[in-house]
Amino acid sequence: MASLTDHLSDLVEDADAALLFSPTSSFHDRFVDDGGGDDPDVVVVAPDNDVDAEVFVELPLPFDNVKDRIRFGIEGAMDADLVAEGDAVVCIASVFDGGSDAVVRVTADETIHTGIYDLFVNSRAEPSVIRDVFEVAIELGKKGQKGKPVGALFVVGDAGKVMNKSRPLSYNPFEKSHVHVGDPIVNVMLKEFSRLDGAFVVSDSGKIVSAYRYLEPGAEGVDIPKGLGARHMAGGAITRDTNATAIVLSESDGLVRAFKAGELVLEIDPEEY
Ligand SMILES: Nc1ncnc2c1ncn2[C@@H]1O[C@H](COP(=O)(O)OP(=O)(O)OP(=O)(O)O)[C@@H](O)[C@H]1O
Ligand SMILES: [Mn+2]
Repeated sequence: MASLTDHLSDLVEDADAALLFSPTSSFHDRFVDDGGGDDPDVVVVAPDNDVDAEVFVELPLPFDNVKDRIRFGIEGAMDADLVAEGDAVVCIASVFDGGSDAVVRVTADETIHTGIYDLFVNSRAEPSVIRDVFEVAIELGKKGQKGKPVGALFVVGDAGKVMNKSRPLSYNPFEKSHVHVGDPIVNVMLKEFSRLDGAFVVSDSGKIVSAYRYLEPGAEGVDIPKGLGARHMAGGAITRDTNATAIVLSESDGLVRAFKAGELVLEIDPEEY
């Protein structure tokens, strides 16, 4: 009878690339030391390049959802021409806390592609700003506002143009302040103000430009999924008229969605983060 190793060797056979997600140094070194001619290319995907990997894709969020983590890594590797369309990619990741404990074989093709990498890396706003706004939206989605579900709309990047395509619903509490997303006090303020109508406008560098903005983009040709209402339509449409990214928390279904260039590019469930 064949051993488990024989059965499972299919999983790694003829792989074009191996993606190591946040490997320990010793785990990574084993791969590099063995690197013979026929071995797959090794790409490290992690928050920081602690292991001094030659080929590295930066992970801006931990992505507890392993599918999102893998998608991000593969899309990043494709963007850097480390992985090509149709390649067999073996991903080695940690699913539970601790070391690398899972092997996932994926073909790098259309079905894997969600735009998650593009969203973080190629948005006009800095990736850390996108990440910080996502974190506020995810936390709001998890906890709600005093236990009740709450919705929110953040328009991130290209703030000057966004301001030109919107108008105030009320006085702007951020008028003369110079505060940035990611600052803990600001996150408390954002959560507090999310009870109120309209959108938050955030600059490329993360400065909160305004709250209570009513967005007035042209909505022709914006194709958002059926069932989503005015908040999502406005969020989607503003990203077609400007180079902003919209991050929207839905009060009705609790999901966080991102829009770029008028299209839905990412949908995540805060409960999975
Ligand atoms: N053009 C707009 N600009 C800014 N905010 C808007 C705009 N349209 C709607 N909103 C905000 O979205 C809120 C919810 O509107 P609506 O229920 O139609 O949106 P939705 O897409 O169904 O979102 P949800 O899933 O959170 O209900 C409104 O109370 C308002 O605060
Ligand atoms: Mn609604």
